[in-house]
Amino acid sequence: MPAKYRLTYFPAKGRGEMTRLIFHAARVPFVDRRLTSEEWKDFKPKTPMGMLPVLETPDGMFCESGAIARWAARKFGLYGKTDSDELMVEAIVTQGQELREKQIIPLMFEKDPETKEEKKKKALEEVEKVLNWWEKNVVQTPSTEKTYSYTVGHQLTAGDLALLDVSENLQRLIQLDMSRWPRLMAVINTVSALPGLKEYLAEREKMTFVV
Ligand SMILES: N[C@@H](CCC(=O)N[C@@H](CS)C(=O)NCC(=O)O)C(=O)O
Repeated sequence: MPAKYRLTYFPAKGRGEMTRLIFHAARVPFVDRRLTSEEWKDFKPKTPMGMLPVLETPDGMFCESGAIARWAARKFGLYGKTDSDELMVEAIVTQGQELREKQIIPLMFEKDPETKEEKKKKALEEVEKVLNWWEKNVVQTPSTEKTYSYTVGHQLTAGDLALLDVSENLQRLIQLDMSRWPRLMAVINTVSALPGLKEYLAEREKMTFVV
């Protein structure tokens, strides 16, 4: 049966990876379409806002990376079990998106070495604030094995995937040493080994990627 969903983005993680991780973690089939700049020229006028990512569903084509990721996570049951789980997951997803928009993406595209260094410093301050909060206040639910498995509740949520996505970018971009946040590292390790994600992450190693 052909997949019901098609996600179109560039051969990059950027604003598309969170949704990719959600589909893989939920084990929902989708077409992961990655356009070259030539292909993008043709496709751009067909998109709602002339930007990627877009998600095509049986109901049409939809834009805005945050909306797409949140919709998919809710639809596939990755927002926890209770109201407080849902609010905590939403907080993590929002903070992850803000780090991406305000720190990671501007830093990625900064060409001037001096400005880049300044942006790195600022990014590090913002990142530390968020990761310290996640480490202390979000990850407080050791599983029965007494390891920190998930950020919220005792099951996989979009919060864990936001952590995985953002931490990978930060390690690459500002060489952030994630071992400073051992509980978050434990979550990353648990999540990276889950069926669906494990295979995707191994496959992704072979792909050419920008952050
Ligand atoms: N707010 C939008 C921003 C989308 C956006 O800026 N997309 C960039 C790639 S990350 C893009 O499509 N650039 C190509 C272009 O504008 O032609 C979202 O989060 O989806």
